[in-house]
Amino acid sequence: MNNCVIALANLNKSFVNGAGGNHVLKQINLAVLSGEMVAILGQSGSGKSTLLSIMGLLDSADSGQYHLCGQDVSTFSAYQMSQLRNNHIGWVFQNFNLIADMTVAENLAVPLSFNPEIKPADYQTKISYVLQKVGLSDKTAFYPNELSGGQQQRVAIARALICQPDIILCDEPTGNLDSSNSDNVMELLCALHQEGRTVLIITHDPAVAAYCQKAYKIHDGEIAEVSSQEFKHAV
Ligand SMILES: Nc1ncnc2c1ncn2[C@@H]1O[C@H](COP(=O)(O)OP(=O)(O)OP(=O)(O)O)[C@@H](O)[C@H]1O
Repeated sequence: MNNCVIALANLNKSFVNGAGGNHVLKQINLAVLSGEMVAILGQSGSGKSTLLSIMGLLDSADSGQYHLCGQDVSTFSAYQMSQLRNNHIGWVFQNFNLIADMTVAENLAVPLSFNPEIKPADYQTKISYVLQKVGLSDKTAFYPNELSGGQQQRVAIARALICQPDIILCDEPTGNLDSSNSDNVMELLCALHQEGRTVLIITHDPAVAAYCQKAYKIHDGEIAEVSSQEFKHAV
């Protein structure tokens, strides 16, 4: 399938911990098409973050196949993985993960500095562009602790966008926000989806899933699609 950006086939992941083995992901099959906005639901500990980490090339599966943008990642070196990650994926985390002693502009420059093709002379234009997109053009010189939680998450979304990835992976993006800031962040993610980006959101919150076109649920290590009636009515 040409427009399939994330394709997982028979993927397995286990962890060994104090209690023995834990088979967290069992024979996962999933296809995410270019431009889709997809939620992955599941209770705490069901394996959502583990799955997202594998999709975002921060972790690897024990067995099975993963094709990202048509490329079989199992054959890739660590360097090739980081290239693929930098070129295609932007991350948004629950805790924002901004660097506390850097201003907003300095935080946004960090991913740019990992890309040798982007000249430092172009940083300012790119920073201004993404800050305008998230409605925070006046916060360039602020430090994270001078911003509200919702504003910090919008900076984190700006950081995810700055290298122009086609896929945005979000790990509980509204988990630390009140309902008004959650709506604001979800509307921003919807706008990015409308522009054609693929957006994947893991959440335990049906209200977040209701913004998505499609939802899957992880239960007992297995993944299944949830009908739109089910996840939109749960709100
Ligand atoms: N590095 C690790 N070592 C051992 N066990 C782990 C590790 N990472 C995750 N696990 C286990 O895998 C299971 C799934 O964890 P994961 O963080 O993926 O769940 P989750 O659905 O994202 O949970 P939450 O909603 O609470 O964030 C849990 O039982 C967890 O203890």
